[in-house]
Amino acid sequence: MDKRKRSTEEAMKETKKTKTADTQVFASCSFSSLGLHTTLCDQLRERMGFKVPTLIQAQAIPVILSGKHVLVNAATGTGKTVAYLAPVIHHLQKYDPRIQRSDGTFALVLVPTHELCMQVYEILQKLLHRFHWIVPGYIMGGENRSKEKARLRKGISILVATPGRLLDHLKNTSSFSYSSLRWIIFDEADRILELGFGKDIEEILDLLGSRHNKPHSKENANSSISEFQRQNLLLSATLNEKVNNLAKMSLENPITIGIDDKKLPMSLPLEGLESFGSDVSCDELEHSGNIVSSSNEEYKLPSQLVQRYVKVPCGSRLVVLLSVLKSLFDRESSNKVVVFFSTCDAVDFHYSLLSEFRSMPSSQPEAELKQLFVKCKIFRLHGSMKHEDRRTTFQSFKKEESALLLSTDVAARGLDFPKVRCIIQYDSPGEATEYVHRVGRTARLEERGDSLLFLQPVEMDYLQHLEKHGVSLMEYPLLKVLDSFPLYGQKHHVKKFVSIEMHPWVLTLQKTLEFFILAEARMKKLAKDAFCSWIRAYTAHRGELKRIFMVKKLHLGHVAKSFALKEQPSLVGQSFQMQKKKRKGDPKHRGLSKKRRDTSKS
Ligand SMILES: Nc1ncnc2c1ncn2[C@@H]1O[C@H](COP(=O)(O)OP(=O)(O)OP(=O)(O)O)[C@@H](O)[C@H]1O
Repeated sequence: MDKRKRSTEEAMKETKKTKTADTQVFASCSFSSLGLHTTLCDQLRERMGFKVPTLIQAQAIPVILSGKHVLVNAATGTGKTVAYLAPVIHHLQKYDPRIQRSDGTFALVLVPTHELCMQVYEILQKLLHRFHWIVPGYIMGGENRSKEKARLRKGISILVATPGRLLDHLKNTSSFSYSSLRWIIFDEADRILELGFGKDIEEILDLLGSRHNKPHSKENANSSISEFQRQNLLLSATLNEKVNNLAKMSLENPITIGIDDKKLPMSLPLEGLESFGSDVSCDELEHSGNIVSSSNEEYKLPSQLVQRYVKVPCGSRLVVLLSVLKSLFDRESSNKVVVFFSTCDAVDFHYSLLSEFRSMPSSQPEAELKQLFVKCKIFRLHGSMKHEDRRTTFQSFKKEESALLLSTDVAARGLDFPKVRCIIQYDSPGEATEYVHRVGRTARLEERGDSLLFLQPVEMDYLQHLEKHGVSLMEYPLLKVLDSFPLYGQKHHVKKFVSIEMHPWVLTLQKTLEFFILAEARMKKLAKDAFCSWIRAYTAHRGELKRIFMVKKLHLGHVAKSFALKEQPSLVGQSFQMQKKKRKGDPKHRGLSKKRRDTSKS
């Protein structure tokens, strides 16, 4: 047995010994005991403030150091990023003679979104502080190509990239040198595929000579890198059938970390399987084996996360959202909350509403209602924003102590905003995977966190859909919260049987909001656009979810109310129908609904 293999096994045993409870996040070993170079361990401690590895890091680092292809499936916020970056840096700093920029790219990290690209790059910068000869860099859609070309020409040792832009440079930037490439890492692998990058990934793997189920092209057969030296890694908190295919295509005899034994299909040869406890395991799979056996995978969620749902009639959704926000920010003056919406237009509308509603001068008693809401900074993030604005939002929200972020799913994956206390899914996420990633923006690494899912009475079956994936939610005490707000300085006494729609607080606030929208032409336009795109997004649910989220079951007048629109439903409905007709005739508008909903593609 060689030295590295022995140290891998010793580290694995140590991890196994220290795992006591499902709630445990940190291992009781040190980074150096995992085989990482001392200077790198110093960087982890000094620059990142990491004293000990997380469990997933303790399991993954030795295996990744050993050179095996690895698939990591671990809960959100458990430290997967360092789990793959540290071993790569460890190996690169050891090269003798030292690597140089002219050697080109050694490691490639593929991520689905701009924000994640920036985040991984920033972590790299910190970790490489004392390894100045290892150069980190990023390329991503929307950035200046010529500047990227210039950076690639100079040489980037560890490159973080979104798939589309990477493919572009692989094809068109002749000075991009990747003949030394040793690692290809897919962070949030399933999301990359869900965003429709599957074909790009196949092409990338072909061009890089890293696709296993296809003969290599002549070009790659001449590559100076042998198969043995190439190491591919796939990471995500959720897996699906598409990841199976990518794993088959890109990983050779992979070790899987964090996948439960019970999830492995019975037909799989489990030789060499080593289990690390009830929720984490490390297995060697046959190349042909499936990693996920069914669509009912149980997802791992942070055990300290308190998950709730709130049942709200459609017409009262907006008022309830504002009330929940008020309650959250009243409870803790310093709070960080993310609210997820299904479309860019919905984000824009709610952002403007929340920002302007409180700042408009007005007479009593509306003024009193207006200033009741979030007093902290409000941010918005979606894929139709300018890249510079996206970047500023991302950085600013990270730094704030108390703030509210309104976002599409562009913020659902991988983003690590410190101290987010609550995730509100105002528009339902669709697939359970998206639910898991959205709530994963809170309760990271043992921190506490709450999540709240908005459901209409007709959508309650969604809870069963989540339960199939091992996710169960408690009910939010909405009436109690609504009762707690004094109206015009008076505590109102509500009869127990009163419905949400007839609640005095809800009625008053809804009326105030409708007046506000009516008086502001710009707001009215935003509300109408948001209404139309919301309906389109609602109709875009697929498969089993189409049965739960049925547009036919919706009362369009109530949907309009949820955008504080006073108009008769037929009026708003007509404009929606007209737009629909227009789009049918106009090829440019086809597929708009997908684009508006799918905002995170880079
Ligand atoms: N060993 C450690 N000690 C302390 N903090 C850590 C450690 N490792 C990671 N962290 C911190 O934990 C947080 C989550 O890490 P990271 O973003 O890598 O999680 P993740 O598993 O990739 O999550 P997601 O699945 O949501 O992408 C980050 O703030 C990171 O700085």
